[in-house]
Amino acid sequence: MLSKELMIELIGQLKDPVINHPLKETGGIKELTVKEEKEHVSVKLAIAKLGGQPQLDLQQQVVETLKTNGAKTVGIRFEELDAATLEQYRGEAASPVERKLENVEFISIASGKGGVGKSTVSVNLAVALARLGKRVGLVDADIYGFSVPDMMGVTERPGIKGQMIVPVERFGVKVISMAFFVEENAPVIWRGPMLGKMINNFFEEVQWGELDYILLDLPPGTGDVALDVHTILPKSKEIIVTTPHPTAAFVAARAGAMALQTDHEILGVVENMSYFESKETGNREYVFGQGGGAKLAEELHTELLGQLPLAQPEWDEADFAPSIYDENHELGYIYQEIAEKIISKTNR
Ligand SMILES: Nc1ncnc2c1ncn2[C@@H]1O[C@H](COP(=O)(O)OP(=O)(O)OP(=O)(O)O)[C@@H](O)[C@H]1O
Repeated sequence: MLSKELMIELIGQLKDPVINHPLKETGGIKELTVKEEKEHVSVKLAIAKLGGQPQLDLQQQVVETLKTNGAKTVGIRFEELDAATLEQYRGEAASPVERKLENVEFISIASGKGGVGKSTVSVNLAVALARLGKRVGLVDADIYGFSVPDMMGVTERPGIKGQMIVPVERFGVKVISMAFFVEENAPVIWRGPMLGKMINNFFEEVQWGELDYILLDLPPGTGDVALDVHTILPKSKEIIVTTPHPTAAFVAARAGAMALQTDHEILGVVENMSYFESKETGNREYVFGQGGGAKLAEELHTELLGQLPLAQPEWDEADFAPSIYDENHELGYIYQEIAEKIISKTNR
């Protein structure tokens, strides 16, 4: 026998994927009807945001839950949660920065250790999203190891408008970095609270304008700055960069675990330096081993967004940007594919 009460109870425990509260609390179960003779259950759910991967994930959870509890067939309809309820949860979940930049999707790029190409991936994904017509900001949150302006060939400094800092624009991406605020290549010798304050200033005192995405190049590992970013942006999503070596993937899993523990959705894993392909023979050599990205994605219950081979960008002297791959470069294509996946996963 199909128990309607049990079904409501079980579905009620599933969380609205956007506001991260159980449907029982949000009043998300609008209807649940059981047709005993046909062993059919139909539900109408109200969720914070229609469409995209989050809705598909919830749909799958609902079907699984109902089928493991006796339903043979399941019908699901979705509608948008009413504005008042939505506002209540939105206000609660978002931090002051997120409320200020409420239409922006924040994505942090993290890695377990240095040198795996996290900054290279950050700058190229930002540029790829801009090439696809998105309005993109990039925060170089790698405060001690800032490299974004150099990688993108930024030579200007930000402007000042009233009390606000105007980010530098390069390849259609608005960029802010610690590099702009320290003497030429001077070391950053700040500690703890000042670092968090700086990250906060990157949002509070920068005139970003209307944006679809802000990407953040996090420092490697799971230190204070990475934790600060997770706190300042509780709704931000995450991409983890690793090389294919099992050890690198193992270390990267810690960065992933940090995101999950602090309730941040992981959009996926990017495997960098996956192989070297000989231009002469087309043979692939797996210089740094194989399989790390896929294994990490599996461990973090997310997808492998792409695999980037070893290759240098080809820049022309007139527009020097040492780490940006051209649109027609093999890696430029792969970055574009990853950017497309990000757009569809974030429903922008
Ligand atoms: N796919 C690639 N092919 C060739 N070189 C690459 C590739 N990806 C990154 N590199 C190079 O590897 C080096 C390290 O990359 P990058 O600075 O992006 O790493 P990172 O993980 O951000 O390091 P850190 O966190 O220490 O700043 C750079 O010299 C970069 O140009």
